[in-house]
Amino acid sequence: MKFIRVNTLKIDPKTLKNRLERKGIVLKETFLDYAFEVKKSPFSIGSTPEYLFGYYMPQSISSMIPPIVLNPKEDDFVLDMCSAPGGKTTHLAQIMNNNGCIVAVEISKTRTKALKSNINRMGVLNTIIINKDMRKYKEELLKKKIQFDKILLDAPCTGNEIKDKHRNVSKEDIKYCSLRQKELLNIALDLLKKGGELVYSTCSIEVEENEEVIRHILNNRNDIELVYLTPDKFLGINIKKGYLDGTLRVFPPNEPFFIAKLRKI
Ligand SMILES: C[S@@+](CC[C@H](N)C(=O)[O-])C[C@H]1O[C@@H](n2cnc3c(N)ncnc32)[C@H](O)[C@@H]1O
Repeated sequence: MKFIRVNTLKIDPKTLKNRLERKGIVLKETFLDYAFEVKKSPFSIGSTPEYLFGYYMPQSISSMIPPIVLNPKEDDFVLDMCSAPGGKTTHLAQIMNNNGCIVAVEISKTRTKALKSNINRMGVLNTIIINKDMRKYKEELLKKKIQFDKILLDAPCTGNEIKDKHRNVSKEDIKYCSLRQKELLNIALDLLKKGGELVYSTCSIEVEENEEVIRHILNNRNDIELVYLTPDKFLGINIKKGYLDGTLRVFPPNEPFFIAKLRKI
């Protein structure tokens, strides 16, 4: 299944739909008025002038859910902790109507280039790109007493290894990722303002990288509560309650995803 997210910072969904349909691309509506399923395309969806103009982003419908659930406001100060190549950063900027401020952090230099290119292509103006390891950058932020209203932690996971490196994952990989995810989530929560909200997401199917990470945080910190999510508004998506009440899981044929929301109290 292929989807596109229309970049409403540059074009309205109806105009883009008409333009693409005139080229023989068949699009189907989704629960989101600015996202379409690509039912048929005579050529690669990433090779049109409209793509180069930054009118849309090809991405799974599942990957659009974390920014929607985070729901940043136009005056929010937002941290996107693991941001490249920027599918969710550019979506957050779109929801914020290019207002407020997003700090987009990415550890990999090569992936930061892709992030920069997507941000430029899509006309995002409210984002500061930081090519650093969040585990070190945290110290700088805390020293300056900088905290955020909203944080997205779209964590590195074994799902990325399957997709990017086409390899099977071992028990050790899952354990390694789970430890890293707990570390990153604790960092994120330290950087969240009181009353601030955080969305944790992965494209892994493993409980150790999803529900267990959230359970670990809830058992070990007394300044965090779970914000209950329900699957009902994501019509047409194979989305269900996660194995921890209040969390969400997307299942095939959609791209598998786990989404949880936390609040600092
Ligand atoms: C799941 S991908 C993020 C996808 C991105 N959110 C998007 O929607 O396009 C996870 C990213 O986290 C980055 N990463 C891993 N560890 C990190 C760290 N300690 N600090 C910052 N970025 C990190 C990886 O290089 C990778 O690009």
